[in-house]
Amino acid sequence: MSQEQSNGLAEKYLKVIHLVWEIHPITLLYSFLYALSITFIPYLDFWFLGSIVNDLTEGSQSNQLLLKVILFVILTYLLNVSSHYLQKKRDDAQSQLGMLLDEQVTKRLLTIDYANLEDPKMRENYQKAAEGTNYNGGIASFINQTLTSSFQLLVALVVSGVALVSLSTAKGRIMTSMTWVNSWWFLVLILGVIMLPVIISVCLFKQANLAKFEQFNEIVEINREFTYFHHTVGHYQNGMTFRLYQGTKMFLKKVNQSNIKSMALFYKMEGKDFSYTGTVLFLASTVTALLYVIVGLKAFVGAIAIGSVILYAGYLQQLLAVLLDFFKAISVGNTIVTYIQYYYDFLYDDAPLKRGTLPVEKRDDNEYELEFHDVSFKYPRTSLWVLKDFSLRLKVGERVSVVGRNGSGKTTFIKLLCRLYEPTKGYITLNGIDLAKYDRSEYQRLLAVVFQDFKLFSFSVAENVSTNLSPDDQRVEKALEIAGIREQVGLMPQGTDTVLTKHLDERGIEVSGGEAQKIAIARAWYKDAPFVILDEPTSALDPVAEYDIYKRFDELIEDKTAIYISHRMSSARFSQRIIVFDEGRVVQDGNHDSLMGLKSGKYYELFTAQAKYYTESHNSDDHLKRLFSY
Ligand SMILES: Nc1ncnc2c1ncn2[C@@H]1O[C@H](COP(=O)(O)OP(=O)(O)OP(=O)(O)O)[C@@H](O)[C@H]1O
Repeated sequence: MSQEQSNGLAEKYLKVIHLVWEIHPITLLYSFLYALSITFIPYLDFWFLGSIVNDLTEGSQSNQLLLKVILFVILTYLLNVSSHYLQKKRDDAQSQLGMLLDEQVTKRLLTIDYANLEDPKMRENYQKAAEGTNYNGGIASFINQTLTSSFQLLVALVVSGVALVSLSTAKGRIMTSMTWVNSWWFLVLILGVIMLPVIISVCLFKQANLAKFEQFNEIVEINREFTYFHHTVGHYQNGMTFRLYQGTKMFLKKVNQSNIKSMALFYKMEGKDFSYTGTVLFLASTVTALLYVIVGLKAFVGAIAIGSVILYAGYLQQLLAVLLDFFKAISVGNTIVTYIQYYYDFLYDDAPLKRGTLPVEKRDDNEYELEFHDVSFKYPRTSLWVLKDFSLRLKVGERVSVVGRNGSGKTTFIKLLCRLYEPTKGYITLNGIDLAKYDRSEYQRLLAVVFQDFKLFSFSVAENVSTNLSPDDQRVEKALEIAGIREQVGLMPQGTDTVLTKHLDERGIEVSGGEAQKIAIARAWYKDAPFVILDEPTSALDPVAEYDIYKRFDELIEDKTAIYISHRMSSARFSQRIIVFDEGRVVQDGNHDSLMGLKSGKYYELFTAQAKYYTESHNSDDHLKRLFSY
């Protein structure tokens, strides 16, 4: 392993320890105490055996022997009970740590800068952490194996180290051929004998580790497939597509292929682990026998009693066992920390966006004015300018429709307005002050937005509308009324308490695409924000229904500033102001009559192209034809 790699690994370990310390530090204490208790149990056994043999060979009194036996029984009992208790405490702490980590990750996902959330690199890191740690047992494995064996090693080093020094310094009768037994060479020999299998096992596990690192991406890919298959088949809405398109056979085949791949990888990894472990175990038993012989030499020259051979050799055997366990755990730990550190980066690497600190002035008159100043924008890690150098002012109480072809930058314009992204060039102001200076979450309270891909949750209708656990019932009813769905909700089994979808409640109901859009619009009205933005949430509605909702919404939001985005040109015509986007630029700004009066230009082209379709269609009713007349 190169210096750089081991530095990188040390950094990963520190990150993971820091993560545990930040989230649930008591886990570290219980792990240490548990390691302490289990490490002492074999030491106690060796001490007892050794000293009993010594007592017997020295002909000690029987009551002295009895006392020792009683002491041994009591100490063994206490150590076993406390190690059981501490293991339970450590396991509980480790489960709590897992839960708290999940909570932190969820909180982070909900509060992280949106630009980072949409960033593919960030998503990949998060997925790697989630999928990779599942495979390795995650933080639980780190605590159970790596951390516990590290603490065990600490204890063993101290106890066996003291024993080793005391053994090496014990001097016996000098025998001309064996003077080295009384010299420091004895210590060197013992250390050499212990270190030999340790060094070989480190090399073997290092190889195993390298193989695991190489398989890292394969593991993540297999996990991703497994999770995807699991979610896809478990999602009842997918059931329709599989049945109607006879996709079951294809799906089962894909699951089977993935399983075969995963089993092959599993066997490959297990096979390697088995051969490494076999070699290490063989070396360990040979070295243990050797240790008894070498320590026995001290008894042979009369430096220690016969029973002490068991005691000292046992202590050294224990050191060897703990060392081997430690290096094995470290080899597993190296893989685990590689995954877990992604969580650390995900949780603690802060977003580059400025969150701002300036409070937003609360105004009853809603006198808020937003202005774009020479704004250009490209998405992070892309080179395409999605918005190009435009300036515009949204005046208080204005009704603005934004129109333009697909991909012309309308939604991106709204995302900048919502401060989900920052302009790449130029800036936006609220009442003359740069938006970046305002506290972002306070600023976002000024906006109620419904995007094309709005989401409803598996909560009640009232909770979906209010995004609150204690909704204002009257306001919910009014919001549903404005969105044109109060009647349908009234017919649902529990009215506004009816849960949407069956994900969390088997009595939950499915709503149609159009009904879902209306509930999302009700949510925007409920928020009572001075800026309301509907970014084409009405694609599932027919043009007349969309027009009616926009019109009613428009009348009821009173003095608020509203921005409507729609591909239905009929819905734009009632706005005082129409902004036309084309290839990331604002190309026209006016009202319906003035823009149509030009008899040319982007707005005229878009409107007449659609009007032609509706006014010439035999299926269009009179109302629809009127909407598209010009
Ligand atoms: N998160 C993103 N990362 C990179 N590029 C993006 C991202 N979101 C949108 N784009 C690109 O930005 C351009 C403008 O997209 P935008 O969604 O703003 O257009 P739009 O006018 O709202 O389109 P539509 O009418 O289809 O909704 C498109 O080329 C799109 O591919």
